[in-house]
Amino acid sequence: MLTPDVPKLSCQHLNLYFGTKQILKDVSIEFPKNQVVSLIGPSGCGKSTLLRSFNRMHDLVADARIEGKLFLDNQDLYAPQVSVTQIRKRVGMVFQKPNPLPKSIYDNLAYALRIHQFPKNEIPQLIENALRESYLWEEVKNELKKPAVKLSGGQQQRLCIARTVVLRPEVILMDEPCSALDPISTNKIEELILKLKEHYTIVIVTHNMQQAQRISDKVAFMYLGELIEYDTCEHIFHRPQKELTKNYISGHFG
Ligand SMILES: Nc1ncnc2c1ncn2[C@@H]1O[C@H](COP(=O)(O)OP(=O)(O)OP(=O)(O)O)[C@@H](O)[C@H]1O
Repeated sequence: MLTPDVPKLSCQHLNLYFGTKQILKDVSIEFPKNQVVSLIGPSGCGKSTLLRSFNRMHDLVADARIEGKLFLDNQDLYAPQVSVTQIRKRVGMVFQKPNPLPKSIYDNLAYALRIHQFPKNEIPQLIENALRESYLWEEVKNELKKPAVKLSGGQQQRLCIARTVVLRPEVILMDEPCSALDPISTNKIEELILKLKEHYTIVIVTHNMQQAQRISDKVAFMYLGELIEYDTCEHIFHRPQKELTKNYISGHFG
């Protein structure tokens, strides 16, 4: 059964500039609660830039400038009184390359919980829950003190997902989370994404059209900073309305 299209995350008339260069052009989009939305489009079209706008990653870029409105539920993400730390807790992010901290498996998760001042006595259970939720517990339960960097790439990425979910975010942004992984690890992450959407709203950037078809409820096709077409996965891949979308998904460019 499809969850109703309640927007969890959205932006309206978003323009984003790096210096004088306009990267995003009047993008308006809504991401429904508990669904997976894939952002697709050729390299450089602004997918990652759009994704990063939603947890204020561009705050760290000196010449980035944003116009328009972005919302998490009905909270204005860029309102002056908003705490960026709180936003990043509610909107977690998983990056292209697994980036565990140079700490043990356990401490990778404990660190995030301590920073956000979770009660000390709850930490062990929260860590176990997050590792179970990320399909990693069975593989690591007897070696939680092992350095995280000694895990395989796929396990490291599931650890990074665990590090995100341990904070109980509402949204998970994923920037090409499988691009550094082999097909078996990729398959595990895709299964995990489908499971995670029961609890989280997920927006993922992917170059892999098969992956987008396997995991997405909706798909957004971007080109040169514009949102060209946004519809159900079925429509985008089987009945695209725009010629550009048709050409892109049939591999004519990109
Ligand atoms: N910090 C920055 N300063 C200046 N330009 C940037 C910065 N970050 C990204 N860009 C530019 O913004 C444009 C969009 O980049 P972005 O990474 O969003 O594209 P993308 O669609 O995710 O590409 P890819 O699929 O290759 O990852 C590119 O031209 C890129 O060079």
